Amino acid sequence: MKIGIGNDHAAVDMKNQVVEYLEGKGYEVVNFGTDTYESCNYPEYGEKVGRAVAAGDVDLGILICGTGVGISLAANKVKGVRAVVCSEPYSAKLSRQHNNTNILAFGARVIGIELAKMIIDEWLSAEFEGGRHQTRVDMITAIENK
Ligand SMILES: O=C[C@H](O)[C@H](O)[C@H](O)COP(=O)(O)O
Repeated sequence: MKIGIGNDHAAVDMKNQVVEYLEGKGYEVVNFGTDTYESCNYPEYGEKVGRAVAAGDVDLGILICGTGVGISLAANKVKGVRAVVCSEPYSAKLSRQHNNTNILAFGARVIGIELAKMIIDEWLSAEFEGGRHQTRVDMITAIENK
């Protein structure tokens, strides 16, 4: 599985730790984020990963900024993206099972790396359950297409 990762200046260190963690688990990781601490603008990286996910260039995306909020908002503007910002594993898991999220976001200034790993594990191992949830996801897609 190929995972696109994006981040701003607030999340360089956490991005590097997450990349190492994912590669250690055998995932292919494509880095769309900044690698310097120089102040930059998170919408650029949210859009890059969002477009890569929507185009199928990567299977899933992970986005990290200070809070995970801004970068997920930007990604969610790309048609086909369902990005969730999570600070705990339960919502991450359910966001896959019920909402079929294709991008996970969290904040480097909010959670530590061990909690981030737990959130990532739950998110990546959960599967979309379809059924009534498909109906609701289809309704979200219909809003995009209005
Ligand atoms: O949602 C936005 C992110 O948390 C950004 O990482 C944050 O706003 C950057 O803040 P600053 O420019 O003060 O480092």
